[in-house]
Amino acid sequence: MSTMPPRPPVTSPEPRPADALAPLAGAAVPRGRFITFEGIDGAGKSSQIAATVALLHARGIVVEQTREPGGTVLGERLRELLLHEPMHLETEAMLMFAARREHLAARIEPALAAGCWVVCDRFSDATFAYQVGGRGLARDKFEALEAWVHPGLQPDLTLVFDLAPEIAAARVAASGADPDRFEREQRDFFVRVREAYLERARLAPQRICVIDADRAPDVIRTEIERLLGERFFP
Ligand SMILES: Nc1ncnc2c1ncn2[C@@H]1O[C@H](COP(=O)(O)OP(=O)(O)OP(=O)(O)O)[C@@H](O)[C@H]1O
Ligand SMILES: Cc1cn([C@H]2C[C@H](O)[C@@H](COP(=O)(O)O)O2)c(=O)[nH]c1=O
Repeated sequence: MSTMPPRPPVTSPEPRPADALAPLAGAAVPRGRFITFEGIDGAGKSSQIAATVALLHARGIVVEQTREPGGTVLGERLRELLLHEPMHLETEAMLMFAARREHLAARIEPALAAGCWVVCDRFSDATFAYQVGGRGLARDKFEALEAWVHPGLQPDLTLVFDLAPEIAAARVAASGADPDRFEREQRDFFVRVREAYLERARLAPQRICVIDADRAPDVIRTEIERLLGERFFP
């Protein structure tokens, strides 16, 4: 009979209780891997995150699935403000990093230390793309926040879903969901966000893989499976 305590669902914004990670903690366990998904709104990340988590589960890997902004109770409250309240650009950038600080402390770091893999919908590359690229935040301010909030930490692998803004916008519109403050931005904004993601990928080619998101979901899933295999299960 299993002695594992009950676990909260992978998408829970609550930090896991200490005993939920206990079976993996204690003895020296290898640190988990940190995988992030990025791209303009509507590029198709969410659909592929679910498939990726299923692939990892099938290999017996314990996965913490989470998102930014959000991932903790406080982070989800900040998300509501960030997605719906107008604010100054620098306020927006600092709130993104405030939510991230909490997320790292309460959820990401404990999970990685306990050997869980963390699959996160967006991380600091999104701040670079949206706030620096899209809105014009000064790069040195972004770099200062990044160095303060997660010095020396970057994802092990980042998948950037690359898609033309008009196709992404059509997908968002077809989904029928109420658009948030970011999704209501015009094409030019998403052109800049997309370019910033591609620039970030050029700056960190070992970590960031660009995925052509203008393909059928099954084709994209197969490519992700291949990338994960090459990177983590050679
Ligand atoms: N490869 C694809 N081809 C066509 N449609 C897709 C594809 N992937 C996802 N979609 C559809 O596009 C819409 C947006 O997909 P999804 O929510 O996965 O994007 P996202 O990148 O997570 O967007 P957001 O960042 O806004 O949450 C959904 O309705 C989804 O069903
Ligand atoms: C982390 C992060 C996110 N954003 C923006 C990008 C999206 O429009 C929303 C999050 O919505 P999603 O549907 O869950 O992807 O927030 C941002 O501008 N900067 C960031 O750092």
